[in-house]
Amino acid sequence: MAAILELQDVHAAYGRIEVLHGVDLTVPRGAVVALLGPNGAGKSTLMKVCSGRMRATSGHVHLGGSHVNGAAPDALARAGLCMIPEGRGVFPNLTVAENLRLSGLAGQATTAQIYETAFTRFPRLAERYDQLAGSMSGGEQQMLAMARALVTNPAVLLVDELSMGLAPLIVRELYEVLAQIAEQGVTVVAVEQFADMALAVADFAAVMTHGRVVAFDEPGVVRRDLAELYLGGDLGGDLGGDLGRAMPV
Ligand SMILES: Nc1ncnc2c1ncn2[C@@H]1O[C@H](COP(=O)(O)OP(=O)(O)OP(=O)(O)O)[C@@H](O)[C@H]1O
Repeated sequence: MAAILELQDVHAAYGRIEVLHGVDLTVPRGAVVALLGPNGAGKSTLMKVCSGRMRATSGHVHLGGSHVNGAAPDALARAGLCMIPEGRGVFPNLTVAENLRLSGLAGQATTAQIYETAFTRFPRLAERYDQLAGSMSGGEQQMLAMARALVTNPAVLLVDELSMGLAPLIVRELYEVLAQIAEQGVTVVAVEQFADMALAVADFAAVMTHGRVVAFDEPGVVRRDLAELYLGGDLGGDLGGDLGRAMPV
């Protein structure tokens, strides 16, 4: 499978403190990749670098074979990469309809096309067309964030902590939608604390610790490796409660 997103020796820092220490990651076109790892491993930072919200201090980011280091988020969105940030990225004081109209590439689609894309996938949003986004439930807001991403017709969708603050049942529902989106050919990279939710829909799992990707394999293999490492105590402290609990130890 050809790579659609490729990172080579990517370093990134907040001020003088480097938090990505040479990330290598190859995301095959059409795959769903779960990006796992303990708190502070650098997963969100990596998502920010991939989506142009943060600049790598060195290394290479390629999207569809083009070098995209330093490209702005809107340029990357036009090139087919869209990110749903941690904490959803909806405008709470705007209605559902307004949020959709303001989505990344809205200028390229008619309002009718935008609504059709969003409401076909998420009928619940159609019922709440005029409701302020901030007054919806957490799950509905996450649906709106996903819908906003979808109307940009992305080739690559980056999702940071889909499960943030949501009940497991709703998270499962959202991952099912993500799996359907992936079935239509969208490449997905999902950062997730609840490893088992993401692994259930993933083709591959990447594990980050201490600012590097330390494992990349099929979910079953990564699950076993993580469990062994966890039992062995090597990564135990690092894995954190959620990932540790999610692993079959
Ligand atoms: N805005 C920031 N300024 C300074 N340091 C930051 C900032 N954001 C993150 N960091 C630090 O960078 C490191 C990596 O953080 P990051 O959020 O990328 O990790 P993560 O793997 O996504 O963690 P989590 O699972 O807890 O969200 C951490 O040590 C964190 O404290």
